[in-house]
Amino acid sequence: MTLPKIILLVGMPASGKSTIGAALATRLGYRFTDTDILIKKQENKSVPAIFAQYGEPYFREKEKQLIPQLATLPNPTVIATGGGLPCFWDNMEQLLQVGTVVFLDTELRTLYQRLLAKQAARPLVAGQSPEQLNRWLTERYNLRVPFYQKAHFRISVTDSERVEEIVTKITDTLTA
Ligand SMILES: Nc1ncnc2c1ncn2[C@@H]1O[C@H](COP(=O)(O)OP(=O)(O)O)[C@@H](O)[C@H]1O
Ligand SMILES: O=C(O)C1=C[C@@H](OP(=O)(O)O)[C@@H](O)[C@H](O)C1
Ligand SMILES: [Mg+2]
Repeated sequence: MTLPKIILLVGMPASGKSTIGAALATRLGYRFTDTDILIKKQENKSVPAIFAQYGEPYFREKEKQLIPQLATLPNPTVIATGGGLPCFWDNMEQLLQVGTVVFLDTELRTLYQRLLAKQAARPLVAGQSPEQLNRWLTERYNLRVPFYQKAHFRISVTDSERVEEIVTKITDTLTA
């Protein structure tokens, strides 16, 4: 099977979408973009600053408004999405029309460790105790997984897997 020209990565925060997306694009010789970076450029503010200044609903509106623009990006492109983007309105249905959507299903234990290490930079989890973070992650995963599961493909990721191994898993799946 030939590789799709637009590949979108969805999944929980810290699942590796931005990191794996960039590495996948390099491997395939595709362009790479990230919805968080596009919003940051548009607003001329970091994602935490947008949350702090205008609140989450404003950020979600910006994410929603971005989707039609994703369909007009030059091909071929890998797009990493923000973790919450597919989980509002009919955003996931729209993403499925834009290109081939891959759900990076990274185990909760790994997400927890990564979020704990870089908690302050992430507005949704900043200031939580380790127990609160653990509970938040499980609840959020359960709420979001019905959206992520609509993806064309699901790749499970465990703690020990290196970026390049995950990239190979994705390309193998997409060409099987
Ligand atoms: N396979 C991996 N192995 C080790 N660390 C990883 C891996 N994938 C991502 N990371 C690290 O996990 C953190 C979150 O990754 P990131 O790509 O920002 O996730 P997302 O975009 O899904 O929030 C980053 O610090 C990144 O370096
Ligand atoms: O899960 C979320 O709701 C969010 C995830 C973040 O992106 P990553 O998934 O790339 O961390 C970013 O869009 C924002 O902080 C909200
Ligand atoms: Mg990201």
